Amino acid sequence: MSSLYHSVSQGDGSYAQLPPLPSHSRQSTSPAPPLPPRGLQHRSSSEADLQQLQENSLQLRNNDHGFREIIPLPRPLSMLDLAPQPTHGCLLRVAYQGVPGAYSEMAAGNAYPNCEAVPCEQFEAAFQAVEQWVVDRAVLPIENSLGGSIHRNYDLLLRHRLHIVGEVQLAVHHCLLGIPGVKKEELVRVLSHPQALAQCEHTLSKLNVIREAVDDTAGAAQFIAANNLRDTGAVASSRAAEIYGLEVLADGIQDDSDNVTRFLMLAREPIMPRTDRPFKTSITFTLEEGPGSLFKALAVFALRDLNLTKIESRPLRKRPLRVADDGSDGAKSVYFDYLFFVDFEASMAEQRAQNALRHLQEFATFLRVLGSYPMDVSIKACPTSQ
Ligand SMILES: O=C(O)C(=O)C[C@]1(C(=O)O)C=C[C@@H](O)C=C1
Repeated sequence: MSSLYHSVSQGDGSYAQLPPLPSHSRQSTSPAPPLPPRGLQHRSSSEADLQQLQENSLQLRNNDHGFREIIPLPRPLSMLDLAPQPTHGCLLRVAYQGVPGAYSEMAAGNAYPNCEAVPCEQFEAAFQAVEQWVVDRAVLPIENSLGGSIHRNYDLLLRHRLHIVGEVQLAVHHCLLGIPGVKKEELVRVLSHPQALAQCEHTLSKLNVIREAVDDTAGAAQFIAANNLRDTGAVASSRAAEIYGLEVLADGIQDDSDNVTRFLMLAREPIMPRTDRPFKTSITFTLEEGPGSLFKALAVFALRDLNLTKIESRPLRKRPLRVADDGSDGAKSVYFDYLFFVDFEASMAEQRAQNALRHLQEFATFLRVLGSYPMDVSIKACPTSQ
């Protein structure tokens, strides 16, 4: 909600939203128009209340030129200012990485219909935009069925304090885009996001083109259009073709028609875990080095019949290597230290999930719940050019 909005009591305990105060009442330097004498004009009760409110929160004094000057006083916070979300009017602002036409923008629209999708240059910027209240949520890719994990976002999940509040699965349908009139055989190089290039490996090998990685699929299309690059193509969505005025030279070029990217919905606050619908919980932990330590950690889930949907390991950046004595001969071994990420099918409101984590805590050297959120049991379709 804009801080210029204010609420007025309707006399029945409820409060009405009023438009911003006129700008003159917010300036301390310009002369104030004379206030109409009370009772001379017909005013509704809410207008009267508004007048009263303005008078209460403004101090009037005569300036050097004899004009009445308004000195704004801080407006008291109301319950509406403290409403947790959305923070910008009724539109939820959702950060995604890339430019309009990126798959992440479609995922944001699927996750939060009617949201205002806010493009960000890097994943890190999207995390920070939520943390700094510039936006309300972020929607970021975490894994793809063909290309695998998006490691950068695993690392950022740990570095930042956001919570996973949902997930959305999008069927990614890639097109080869070019300047209108160009044939795909004329292309010398193809630009796209590294994940998208990896998902179209076979098609691009057959085309025998140079592959160049850029920040996002739609950004590649935008770059080609802006520079009229006739020898360069982009792997991107058909929506990106529409936005940047490119032609679809080939449609559905991903190596497998089952090409699904899973996106996470991130927020400053966690959601309340529930048990009335399928939930997933994502955690991260570290373990002591030793025989069977990962086996023991995973057993806490198996013992309680908790299905694991994902396990990922990342180097522990602050302590990537550990040197240990390996016996009496003075031999030293170097161990890599890992951080594990696990997703399991259960809600933190379930006793068996709580027991599993309590059990894991007995030997994990670090444990953090990243979020407990509703499972996306559907796969959203991505628009095609047909
Ligand atoms: O570049 C885009 O359009 C994105 O939204 C990024 C991204 C990714 O990071 O995996 C998203 C979905 C596809 O898997 C390809 C690229």
